[in-house]
Formats: sequence, C-alpha cells, structure tokens
Amino acid sequence: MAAKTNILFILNPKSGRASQVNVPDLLSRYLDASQFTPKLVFTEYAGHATELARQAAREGFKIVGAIGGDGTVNEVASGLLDSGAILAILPKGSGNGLARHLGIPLNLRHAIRIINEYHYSAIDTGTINDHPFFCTAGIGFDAYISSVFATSRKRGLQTYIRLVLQEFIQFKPQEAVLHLNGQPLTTQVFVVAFANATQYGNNAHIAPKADIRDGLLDVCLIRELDFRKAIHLSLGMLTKRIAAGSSAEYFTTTAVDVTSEQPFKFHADGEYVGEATEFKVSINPLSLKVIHPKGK
Ligand SMILES: Nc1ncnc2c1ncn2[C@@H]1O[C@H](COP(=O)(O)OP(=O)(O)OP(=O)(O)O)[C@@H](O)[C@H]1O
Repeated sequence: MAAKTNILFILNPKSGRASQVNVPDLLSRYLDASQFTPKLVFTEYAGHATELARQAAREGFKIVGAIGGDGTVNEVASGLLDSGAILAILPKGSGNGLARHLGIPLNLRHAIRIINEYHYSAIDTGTINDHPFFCTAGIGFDAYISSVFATSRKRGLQTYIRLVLQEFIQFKPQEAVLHLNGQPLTTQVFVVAFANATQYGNNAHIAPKADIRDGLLDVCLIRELDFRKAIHLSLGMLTKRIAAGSSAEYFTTTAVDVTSEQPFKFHADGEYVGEATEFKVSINPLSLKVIHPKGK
C-alpha cells in the first residue's frame, strides 16, 4: 500500500466565517483517510501562519492547507515559496479571491473533495516591495480602504462596502510615475492594481483578463474616478466586462516600478502593508504549486 500523504491544515480562527464551522468534524468526515494523514493547527496572531507553514515544509509536510480568507492564504503561501510543498485552500474568508479564481468551491465539504482528488499545478506569484502576493496587490484607494478595514472592529462584505462609500467621497488621487515596459508614465493615481488573479475577492474582477499562469502581471491604472464612473466600473467588475474606454486602463508586464513624491499606501492580497514612495512589483512565473479542480 502506498504511504499516506501528510497534510498540515492551518486555520485562522479570526477569518470570515471561521467560528461558525466545525472544521475538525468536517475533516474527519470528508477528508480521504486512506490517502492523507491530516494535522490541524490554529493561528494565534497575525503572521503566525507564515511561520507555521515554513516549519511544516521543513518538517516534510507535502501539503499545507490554508483555512481562512485571502490574508491567511497569503501568509501560508508565503511560507511555502521555494519549498516545493503544495498549497491547499479551504476558503473560509469573506472575499476568497484566490479560491474563487481557481474554481475551489466555497462549500468546505466540496473543497475537501477537491483535496481528495489531489490535482495540482503551479501558478505565478507576485511581490510588491518584497511582500509576496498571490491574487492582487495595489496602491491608492484600494490600499487606503485595506488600511481603514484593518482597524475596523467589524469585517465582512457589508462593512467593506460601507467603508468604500464613506471614504470614496474624500479620497484624492496623487501623482506618481509608473515605469512600465521601459516607458515612464507620469499620471494621477486613484488606484494602480497589480493583478496575478482576476479578482480582489467577492467576484470583484479588477483585471478580468488576468491569467495566473502566463508569467505576466495585469496592471490596472485608474487615474481618477467620479461617482458615476465608479458605479460603471463596479458593475463591470461584477460582470467581468470592464468596457474599453472606461476609467480603467490595462497594461501587461513582468515588472513595474512606481515612484512618487507623496507616499502611497499599499496592500498585498487585501492586507494593508504600509506606505512608500518607491515600489518594485514583479512576477515569479509558476513558483507555487496549488491544489485545484481539474481544468481550472
Ligand atoms: N489568531 C489570529 N488572531 C488575530 N488575527 C489573526 C490571527 N490569525 C490570522 N490573523 C489575521 O487575520 C487577518 C484576516 O484573515 P483573512 O484575510 O484570512 O480573513 P478575511 O479577512 O475574513 O478573508 P478575506 O481576506 O478573504 O476577505 C489577517 O490579517 C491575518 O494576519
């Protein structure tokens, strides 16, 4: 009989729906025990999942599962880079952008079934000023919202939408220089999104054409946005059809530098990172193995 595969599951008890589901029960009922030997650990603080994942890979766990949202996936996957260990995702966040992009079911029982099928492939990963990201990173309004969201006592989509509407009115674009494919572009910046996957989460597709295995970043520049254009853009994101000539301009590239006089806030996978006046963003082709449904 073939040896069983060890999986370490790392659960973030603070993420989205985490408290409402009995994960140990689901794993014992639905994970294929003839194929896998699972172990479940809980994070105790922000950043802990990266340490746990790195250690798991060193100890020889072949698969490390992130149970949480995009922040948890980001932390676990960051700990697995260069290790050869395979990422699994059991989505329990509020946005779940990478899971949605890869077609991983949001229903945990079905997501466990995908792990049982044990089909995986490599995806690209990105870095923004040395911070890894797997779905999207960005500077400007989206990062500003992530910084406000990080200090909000409530999470979830409703809180997020309330914050976006509240902050949109007073947010002002700033000037920056983007160095893209050898060309400097001086522009006002409302948002620059660096997309590896198509969406921010919650099916908000900021870069509908992004391909997670093409070795390229899809850069979405929004110079300024009034309320009418914002409604238009939001509808375009939700329907995966951002019209040509709309407020969003797209570029594909392997690396982009941004410089500015005034600091910009930045995020990686929706988690606020900090502020800077210089950014280096790049893509690392096919640098992370992930379990996902066949054909996705
Ligand atoms: N034990 C913990 N205590 C407090 N914070 C934690 C703990 N474990 C992880 N975190 C932090 O929780 C934050 C939110 O996690 P995550 O993004 O997975 O959930 P979410 O925000 O509900 O989902 P999504 O990003 O998909 O909307 C992350 O910033 C992570 O660092």
